[in-house]
Amino acid sequence: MAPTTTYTTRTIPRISLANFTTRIPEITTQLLHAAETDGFFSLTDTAITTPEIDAIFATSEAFFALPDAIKSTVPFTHQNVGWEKRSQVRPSTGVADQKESYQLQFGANREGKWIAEEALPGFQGSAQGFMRKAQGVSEMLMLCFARGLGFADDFFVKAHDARRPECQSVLRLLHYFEVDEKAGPLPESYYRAGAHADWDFLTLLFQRPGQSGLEICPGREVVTSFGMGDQWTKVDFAPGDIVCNIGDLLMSWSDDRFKSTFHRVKAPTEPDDYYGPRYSIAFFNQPCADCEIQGLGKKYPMVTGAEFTKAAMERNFTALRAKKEELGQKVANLEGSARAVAASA
Ligand SMILES: O=C(O)CCC(=O)C(=O)O
Ligand SMILES: [Fe+2]
Repeated sequence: MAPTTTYTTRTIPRISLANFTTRIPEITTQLLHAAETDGFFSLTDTAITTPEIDAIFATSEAFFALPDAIKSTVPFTHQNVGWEKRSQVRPSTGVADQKESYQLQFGANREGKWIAEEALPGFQGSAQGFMRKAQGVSEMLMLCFARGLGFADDFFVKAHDARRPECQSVLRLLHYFEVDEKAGPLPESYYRAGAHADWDFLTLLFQRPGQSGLEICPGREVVTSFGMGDQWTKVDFAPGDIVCNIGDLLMSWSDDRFKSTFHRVKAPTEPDDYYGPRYSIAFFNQPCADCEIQGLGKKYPMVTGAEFTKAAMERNFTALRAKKEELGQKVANLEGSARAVAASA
């Protein structure tokens, strides 16, 4: 049985991007409010249509349906590209998430990491087309957050420039395994994705209607600590909406004004839960390796994008080591699993 969770209802703001260019001040106010409170919001009326979302999910399902021997021709590497299966261990659980994922990038890191055209015709073209669309929506939000924080309008867009080889943003296709409802209770440690915060700037999360499981736990005060609240909320969204969350990078860049909130994908344990195979897609806006990160209040020292990511990984690794020790598990060889991550600890 999973440990008892205390739930509370929170309203996750729903923000329309319709007529964006004429509504920037209004949208900025709504985004700032969402970022300062629970750090999660959903977007509607975006430039990504429901048929386009359906199409990328069909592409993702086709990829995951390939035999492991084919998927392992594009294995995960520490540049955060490639395919992994049951290898991401979260510090919150100390055991691997029950999922597989395939990470793709725009920049130089992606070389050699596309599944062969013969194995899955059209995959690369369709994934890259979707990545450009996700980048476009992200750039609208970046403009608003830059304005809201007092930076030049293009400040964050330049720091996440998808045309540069230094770009580290990631599209992550996710597949959580089906759970047999009749097989009896799952081990307490079973999570589809253990509780974590993302360490990118902003995550766009594409969800499938009916495939529930995503939950959030607001209450984090400072980006340098893993401290969180203890009341969870199930995330609800309308079909076609994009669920978004602030990552540690934007929390840091805002001198902790905006909140990077803990979230997880719970294992199905109750009759109303979704037991079938669960698919989701995350677009992580990661900083270019050479961009310089510091809030206008200078709460934290200036670091480059590469240094920020390295520090986040090290914090993750230290927390994971502590968790493994607490569980009495071997701590050797942790580094590999700790780093089998995209932008989330
Ligand atoms: O699958 C989901 O809904 C959430 C995924 C997530 O939080 C992550 O990969 O960082
Ligand atoms: Fe996440």
